[in-house]
Amino acid sequence: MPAEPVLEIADLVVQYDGTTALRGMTLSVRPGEVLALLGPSGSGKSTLLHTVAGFLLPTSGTVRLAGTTVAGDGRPVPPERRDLAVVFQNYALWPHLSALDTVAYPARRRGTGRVRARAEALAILDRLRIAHLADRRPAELSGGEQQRVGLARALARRPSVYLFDEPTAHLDTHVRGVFLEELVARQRDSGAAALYATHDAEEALGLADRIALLREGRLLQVGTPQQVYEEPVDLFAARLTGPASVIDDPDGAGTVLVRPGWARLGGPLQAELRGVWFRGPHSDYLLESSLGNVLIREPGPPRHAAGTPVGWALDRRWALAER
Ligand SMILES: Nc1ncnc2c1ncn2[C@@H]1O[C@H](COP(=O)(O)OP(=O)(O)OP(=O)(O)O)[C@@H](O)[C@H]1O
Repeated sequence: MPAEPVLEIADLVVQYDGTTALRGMTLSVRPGEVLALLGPSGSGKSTLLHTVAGFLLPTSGTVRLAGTTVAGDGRPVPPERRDLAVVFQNYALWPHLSALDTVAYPARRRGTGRVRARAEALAILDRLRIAHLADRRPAELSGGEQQRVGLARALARRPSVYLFDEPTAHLDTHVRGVFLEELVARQRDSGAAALYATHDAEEALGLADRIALLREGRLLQVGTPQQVYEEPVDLFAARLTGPASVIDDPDGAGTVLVRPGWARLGGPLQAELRGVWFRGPHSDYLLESSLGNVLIREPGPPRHAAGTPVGWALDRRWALAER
């Protein structure tokens, strides 16, 4: 039987002066689960995380952590007493502490001795490739380095729930990969859950156990990465989760969605190649056909030049719901 949710958000409405940012959101996250919040700018991701963290109070609805109501019913539990680790865009570090002492602090608070806490902190800094910066204070670190110290501190906390708000926004590709691996490894070890806000579809698809798609303060769809990618509830959901072409079905089944890997070059359908882009591991081809424009992705460097006629075939399609 699946474990009880560690975080439960029910009918959450949050308003700022004159703006309703969340319009009744219900979600739950189980121990060990990573739930990505994927939505465009202004859809309410940060508001949701700030409300769970306790920096904002709900207008109505409740937030429960490990079975205890922390907001929305009775006196709210203050942020510092919620069993959470928060990694937000403005990762406030203590100006007077070195990177090592910052990351050792959570273990010290748990009662770990100084030498052991520092050794554990150094190991985390090392995994995030910043052990050489251990003695520096925030003022002596670049923005990306400060962000990594903030991540390291969160990883050192061992809470029940992590809240991440675009934590990799300022990280280069390599460090981003290291961080994501580290996060997943920690999750598995500790059974912590994570709410992970991003507007990077690829990151969400690769990282999350489930993805919640947000639009204008509402949940549009919740499902596994494969469900939201392959069976989006509408065109907006389809575009949030990756490249999507909308064409007339060749068999007359109406308007269908085609992902770049669902069609291939070479086949009975006729088109003209409008654009070709080399993307490293694969190339993208934009075809103009009588059914509509379709984007095809194939491994390797470009095989054709733009402006030439090509044949193509459709392997798979998804009928879009009428709304
Ligand atoms: N302090 C505030 N006062 C008034 N309105 C706000 C405030 N903060 C956010 N909003 C509004 O609430 C809505 C949700 O904003 P929120 O920051 O939660 O979105 P988001 O999905 O995190 O966006 P982004 O990806 O740009 O960070 C938006 O309409 C925004 O304009």
